[in-house]
Amino acid sequence: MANRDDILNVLKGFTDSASGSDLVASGMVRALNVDGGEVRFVLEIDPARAQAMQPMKVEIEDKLNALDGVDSVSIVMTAHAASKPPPDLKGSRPAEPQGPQKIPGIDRILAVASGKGGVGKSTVSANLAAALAAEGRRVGLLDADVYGPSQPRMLGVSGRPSSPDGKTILPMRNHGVTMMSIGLMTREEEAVVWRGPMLMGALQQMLNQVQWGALDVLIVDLPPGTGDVQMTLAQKAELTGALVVSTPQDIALLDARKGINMFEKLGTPIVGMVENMTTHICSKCGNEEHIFGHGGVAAEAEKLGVPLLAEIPLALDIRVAADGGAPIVVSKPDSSQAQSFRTLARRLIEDGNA
Ligand SMILES: Nc1ncnc2c1ncn2[C@@H]1O[C@H](COP(=O)(O)OP(=O)(O)OP(=O)(O)O)[C@@H](O)[C@H]1O
Repeated sequence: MANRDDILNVLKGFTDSASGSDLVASGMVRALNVDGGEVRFVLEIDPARAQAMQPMKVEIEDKLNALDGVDSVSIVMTAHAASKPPPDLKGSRPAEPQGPQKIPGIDRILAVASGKGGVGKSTVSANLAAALAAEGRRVGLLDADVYGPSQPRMLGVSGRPSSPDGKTILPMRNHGVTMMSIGLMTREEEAVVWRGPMLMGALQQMLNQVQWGALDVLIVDLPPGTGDVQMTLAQKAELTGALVVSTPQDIALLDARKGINMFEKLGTPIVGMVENMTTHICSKCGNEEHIFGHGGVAAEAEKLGVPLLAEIPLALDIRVAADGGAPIVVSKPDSSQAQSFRTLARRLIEDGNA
């Protein structure tokens, strides 16, 4: 009885005049099916050669029919799959959607930005997400800080996210927050050099391929400054607005101004500013000191016509909680520091931004 290999051996005996190789090596034989005595397959050919191939087709049929146990042979000649239709230069087809898109299931997207690094943007994002969850909001947190993803550590999440269907990614969840971080896609000690297109691909994947489910708000923890990630996010996703985190220091303020200008150019509304490390509260004696000065962010916010939504103190507890994987809003919910994040969350909800 002839088997699949016998059929392929016969086909290998025929040469494709266009490529010079045999029919099997040239990839023209597709969907070969040997079912009892019935042999079926597709020959992919350039439609212009259909006529010229006819004698070869007859010869193949004869040879296969002559094999032991073959009762019938059916060869279907189809157009070559690689021959794409000519490009449509008239543009009559509807254009690919351009500009920022809404992400299905996600009601609002709030970007948390800062002009410079280390001002506490990730700390604010993590605590704000947990505070919104405590207010009963369905919250997602996308850690897009490609240069230093810190949300897995701050929210106490580890392991690699799974992808049961190979197409979508299941996010992680802790403290009532659905979370995905670029840091979970790479190894912790691995320094990743993200180049423009790769970075945009990763960001789009995190926005569109992660199964976020239904969310009231998705918080996006951005890298510091004004770069590719900020641009891509504002261009691809319809943002509710941006929250700008700054310390009271002049230099941080100057950088925050740059960030605000960029969002304005991109058409993203600034929902407000947050002053972080506004005063230092001594963990021993409770004494309050304005280490980085005071009032700078409030004055700047007024000048820019955006609200100052919160003043978060510099407190050891906030740092320890963040490093321990449970933001202070979760680990010490009654502390005054936790309350300042809860107030920020309530304000954003009241304003319709979260
Ligand atoms: N209010 C605060 N009180 C005490 N420590 C804080 C406070 N805010 C942030 N920190 C600490 O400061 C450090 C930097 O904060 P964080 O990582 O949130 O900044 P960032 O702006 O996200 O930095 P980068 O953008 O460079 O990742 C962290 O160790 C964090 O725990």
